[in-house]
Amino acid sequence: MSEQLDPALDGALHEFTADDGAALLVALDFDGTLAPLVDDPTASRMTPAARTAVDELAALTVPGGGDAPASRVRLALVSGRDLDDLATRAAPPVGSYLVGSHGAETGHVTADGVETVPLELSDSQREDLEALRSALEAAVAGREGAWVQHKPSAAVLHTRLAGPEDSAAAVEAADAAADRLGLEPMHGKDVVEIAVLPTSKGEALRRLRTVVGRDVGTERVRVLYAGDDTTDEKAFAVLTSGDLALKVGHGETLAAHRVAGADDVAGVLDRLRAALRPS
Ligand SMILES: O=P(O)(O)OC[C@H]1O[C@H](O[C@H]2O[C@H](CO)[C@@H](O)[C@H](O)[C@H]2O)[C@H](O)[C@@H](O)[C@@H]1O
Repeated sequence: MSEQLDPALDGALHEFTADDGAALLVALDFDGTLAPLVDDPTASRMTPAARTAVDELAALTVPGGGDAPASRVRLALVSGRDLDDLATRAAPPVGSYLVGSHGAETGHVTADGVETVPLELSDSQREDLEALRSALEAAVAGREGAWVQHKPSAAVLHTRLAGPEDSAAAVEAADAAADRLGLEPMHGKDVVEIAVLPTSKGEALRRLRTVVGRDVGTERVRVLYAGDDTTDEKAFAVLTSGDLALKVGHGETLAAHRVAGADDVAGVLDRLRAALRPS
């Protein structure tokens, strides 16, 4: 973990945590942000430092569990994973808000488990999903290393383990399938995700800001969002003055601040926690 934060990021965290009554929403992407990317998505885990930082930050958000200034803080995990998968892989702390399937699914972690809003598809969306699944399975047939992940409202082509030619051909076929069905492909890190419900992390974050404002009892909500992938740019795009955008890793970004990896995100969360509850 980085001991020293970049001075600009340190300054932004200082402003973000200003004791002015605004609610603070800390919204974190999962894969590539808290959990390093791996070949098998079922093997993804937060790094030990990220796990500890998330759990310690979450302890400040439990109503009645923290001191008064910290009770305005809320934590959210915002992921492309479907909600069940996210809840299983991330083991989110009680009190966390969850956004799954890039915003198509939402949930809230309570002491009794994850409360979710059921996802409903229209008949035509169900038909599109069936057609999409078949098209992507056909796209990976005979292409070593390429495979399809199925979600409640989407299908995802994975190419991390495929060679360049198989990968390019499968991506082309997936894009063509999306085009035929009038759907928008999302190109992430070695994935092409196609959803039958139009969603984005940006729209999800807008809604979450409203939910958190209502929860904390204020219209003023500042958001810290951290993410590593192209789909996280949609979330960065809805941030406004007073918010804090943190890009993880390489690549073009709208975010004003950048760290290298999950352990550095943990360092930022530690600094945030210290500012909210000085020890
Ligand atoms: O929004 P995120 O939490 O970042 O989820 C985005 C996608 O994450 C997963 O795929 C990515 O991580 C895998 C495991 O490290 C990696 O193998 C893959 O190449 C990455 O793209 C997940 O499998 C997808 O469903 C998510 O949409």
